[in-house]
Amino acid sequence: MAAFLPSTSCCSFKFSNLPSKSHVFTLPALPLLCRRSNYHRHHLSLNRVTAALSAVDSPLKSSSEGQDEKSQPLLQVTGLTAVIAESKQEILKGVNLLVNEGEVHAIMGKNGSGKSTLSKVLVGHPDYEVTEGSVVFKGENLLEMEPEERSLAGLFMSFQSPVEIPGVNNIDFLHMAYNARRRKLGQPEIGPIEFYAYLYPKLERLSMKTDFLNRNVNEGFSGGERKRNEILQLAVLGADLAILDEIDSGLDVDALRDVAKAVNGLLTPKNSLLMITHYRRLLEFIKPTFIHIMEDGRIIKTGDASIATVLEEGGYKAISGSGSNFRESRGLGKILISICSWLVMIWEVVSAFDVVNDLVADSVPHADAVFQQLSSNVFRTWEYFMLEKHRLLQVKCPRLFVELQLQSRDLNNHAVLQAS
Ligand SMILES: Nc1ncnc2c1ncn2[C@@H]1O[C@H](COP(=O)(O)OP(=O)(O)OP(=O)(O)O)[C@@H](O)[C@H]1O
Repeated sequence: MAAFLPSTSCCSFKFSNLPSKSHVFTLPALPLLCRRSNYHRHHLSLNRVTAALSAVDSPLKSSSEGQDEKSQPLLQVTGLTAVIAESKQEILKGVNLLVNEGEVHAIMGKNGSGKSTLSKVLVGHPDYEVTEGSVVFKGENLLEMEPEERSLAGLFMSFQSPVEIPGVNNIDFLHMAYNARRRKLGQPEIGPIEFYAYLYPKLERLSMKTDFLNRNVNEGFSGGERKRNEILQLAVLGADLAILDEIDSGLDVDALRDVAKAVNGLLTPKNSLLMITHYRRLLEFIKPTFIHIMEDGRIIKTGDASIATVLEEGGYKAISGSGSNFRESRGLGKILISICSWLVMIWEVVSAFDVVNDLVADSVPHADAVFQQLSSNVFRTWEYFMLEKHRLLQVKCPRLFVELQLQSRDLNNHAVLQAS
């Protein structure tokens, strides 16, 4: 849940009463408490698929299309690759993502496809090293910022499994975090009574009992209560970009509704949301502008909300299936091109001899050039034909090929003779 930092900068503080080794928490965005073991926590129709995947493979382009001209890019991830710091195993293999202001993005994908890793890399989790690519957040290089600076810049992350902070009272934690943010923004700190007045409506909106405030952060909280508490933090601290990793897991349907209502209430035309989820249920409550499908460390598809329906009904096979249909249709296209190549080739070969004779008179030095000229008249821009032509000619009509080669040699000799 809370962003931790091994730094002692002005916005970090230590909880002296923590039972375990000293933890330094980044404030005010909190949302990342590092535990090295945490990442392991958890885990149609063709028309419909095609419609859903009007989707493009280049999210950077797709996300910006059709958007309000005034909405500015908030987060721009380009070719991001990242490895596990310890083992150097590559997890992110070139992620592209553009999130504009006022947009809600959902990332879906099979277990282990790299969704949580992407979000953790974005908040600067020390378990990962960025090896390539860039991340621009609000016009600044996010990768150059410390995790704490990222949160102060307006990035919030809610973890899949929010951690406990034994010995730290929830309301104190929120209060300190909130004041740290105010300090950073050059605003005066507020006292406990004023803070409670600020906090109470948010608690109500999330249907959280006041008891939760006096309990230690997440200690003994049920899964759903932890998730609500994460959203409470988001509501208190605010964010330009909130990353919610599986906020729906462990929530009953009423809790999901409450959480979604609270999240929707926080959305403005200026801030954005990046949600990681496995289920359409959440997306029915929080409507995404775009859904991205992640696979093997990359975003492989981007589309509208209908992708979630396809996924729910057909699973990831439906998405991959559409991919293979696409590939099959490309295969069909290749066959058609081959047939056309054949026809063109026959036509060319038949006419070649006449043209060659004509061109010999003009001293064209190479038979290849003759072919080039012939073909370019018909399919000037279709380079595929150019490449295929000789290969097909050689394979399918070896005698003609040899004959033309000989002519080419004769043409060369002719040119050499002329030059001398
Ligand atoms: N710190 C780490 N050490 C070792 N392996 C890691 C680490 N972080 C991520 N991985 C591996 O990287 C892959 C991607 O993990 P990640 O948690 O990002 O997947 P995910 O898409 O969020 O999965 P899920 O849907 O199950 O939450 C997994 O195979 C995971 O085991």
